[in-house]
Amino acid sequence: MCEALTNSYHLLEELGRGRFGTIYRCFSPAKSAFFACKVIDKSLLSDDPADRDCLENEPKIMSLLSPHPHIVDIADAFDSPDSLSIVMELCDRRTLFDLVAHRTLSEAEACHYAKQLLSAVAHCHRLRVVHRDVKPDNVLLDSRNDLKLADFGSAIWLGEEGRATAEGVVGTPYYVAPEVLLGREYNEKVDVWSVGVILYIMVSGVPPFYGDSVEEIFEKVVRGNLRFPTKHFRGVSADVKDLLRKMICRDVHRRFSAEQALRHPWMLNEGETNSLADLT
Ligand SMILES: Nc1ncnc2c1ncn2[C@@H]1O[C@H](COP(=O)(O)OP(=O)(O)OP(=O)(O)O)[C@@H](O)[C@H]1O
Repeated sequence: MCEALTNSYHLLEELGRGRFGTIYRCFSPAKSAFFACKVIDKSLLSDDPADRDCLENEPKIMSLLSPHPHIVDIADAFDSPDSLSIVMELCDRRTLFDLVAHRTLSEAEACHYAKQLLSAVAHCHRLRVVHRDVKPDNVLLDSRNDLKLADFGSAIWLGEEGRATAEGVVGTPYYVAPEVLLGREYNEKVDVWSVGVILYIMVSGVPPFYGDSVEEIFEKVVRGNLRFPTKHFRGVSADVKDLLRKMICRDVHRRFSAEQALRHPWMLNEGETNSLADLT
């Protein structure tokens, strides 16, 4: 463990674990406050330079984005030859996954969360950051049940010099956009696709592209044939389906930006739709 970190923070119990990192609750005597600290063990990283770039980028990208009400704030970072430690705002251990795993949400509730998530994603995109792994497990909840987008370990900064696209397959099967799987260059709209998939799950309880194996899921994503099965969408409004079609849209040019999604009538009406619920 890095000495500079333990000089400033008392590390307490483990909160969670990811592929490369362990997250601890910690206390700063100087600030008299609790934080979360992600300690990334560099020996677990592959030799792939892309992995190492992402590791170095994570604290830089978090600093660039802070503060935002729906993005986990970074407080400190410590780099040593063996580990990288990121001290950040302490959230609940619960994630959006815990919220959607056992029940569907009402449209008003789904809209409340989708709006927070889209405002975080729109902020990233304004600063030319693409998160690339937006999924319920990477969205934390705080004690007031507000969402905080976390885990910028796969994020990329497109830079100032007008770079418009990124490449490289990153993401998680249910949530990843087709252009990523097809190995094409892609842009920030991959995050809008992922938020669309999350919204679909919130209102229906099931993912839009489902399969028994990763290959089957990928095939369905690439085909991008979006359906709203009656079994899961009975009583779900036509307005939210309209928004979903514009977010989970294979054609990147026609796919909404995060800002456009925030201005959709269903969002502006807080999920209380004016049109009749679709009873088919
Ligand atoms: N700021 C935080 N406050 C409270 N708990 C947190 C915080 N950050 C992470 N956690 C807990 O730790 C878990 C793992 O965190 P995170 O996904 O950031 O780790 P990771 O190493 O980046 O994982 P991945 O393998 O997805 O890259 C989360 O699901 C959550 O339960």
